[in-house]
Amino acid sequence: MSNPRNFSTLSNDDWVTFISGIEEGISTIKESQDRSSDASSTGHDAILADSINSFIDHTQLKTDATLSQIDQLGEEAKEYSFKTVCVRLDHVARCVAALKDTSVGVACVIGFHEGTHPTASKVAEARSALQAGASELDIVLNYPLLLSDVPQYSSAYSELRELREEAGSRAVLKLIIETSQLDRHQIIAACALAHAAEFNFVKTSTGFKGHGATTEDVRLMRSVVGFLDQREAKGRVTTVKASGGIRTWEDALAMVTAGATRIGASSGVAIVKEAQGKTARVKDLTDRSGGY
Ligand SMILES: O=C[C@H](O)COP(=O)(O)O
Repeated sequence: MSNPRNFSTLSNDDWVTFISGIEEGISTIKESQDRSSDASSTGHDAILADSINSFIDHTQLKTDATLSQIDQLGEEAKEYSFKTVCVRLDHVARCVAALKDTSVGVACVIGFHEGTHPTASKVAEARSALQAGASELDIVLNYPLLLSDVPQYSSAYSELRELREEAGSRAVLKLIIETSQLDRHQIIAACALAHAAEFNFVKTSTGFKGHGATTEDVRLMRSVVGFLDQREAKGRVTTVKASGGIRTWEDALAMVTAGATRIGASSGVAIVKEAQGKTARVKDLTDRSGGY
């Protein structure tokens, strides 16, 4: 993939300036761009309840997941038409075979869950996942590089760029930034790095460390990548995946309302069942009110 701006040549100081510019830029984003007021109406909820399955990456990432749990994950993904199943590398080929000829994709986590694996090992893992048929890679940022007094932006970026080069245009890339470990400035920096490396999504959490997704973090991430897409003016759409601790329909609705276009959850079936009940209740009320 081509990268018109050569981020590889930026020094840490250049990155500091670049990230500060983004922080200033997003502070000017108007309240009117906050989508929450539109999404709170019953009509919107009903539409979303009908389609929430298509937002969900149906996830099983336990290290001791059994083959029968993985098979069940695939069966449920087919039954509910989830967007993808999200699994570890060991299970990618099995899921790809099980989901052949369906619309359900297979996402594989990379560098899970600490993100500190050497770049070469992450790249090798990504290559194996792609060879096994994964269509999406959920890659954990080496976020400790952002935590030191002198954040190592250049190193973090060059790893992400290498992973994008490895994937080319064959896979959707999501960067898991582990928001619970980052402050506001570091979240902005992580989103800037993901955008510069041409990732498709920024994703909140692994679900294995600290708190999971919060609506506040999703809104912030959405505003950063939205700002960068708009400033770049090339029609790119970078989006947000909320994950970690999303257990109910209300949780999922709150995340989508905050700006997430994908939900990573091990509770996908419960969320969809609850959403179906919600739709039915809304439809009942519509019937009783004379069809309006
Ligand atoms: O990436 C997704 C998370 O690992 C799922 O976390 P969860 O089990 O809290 O839904």
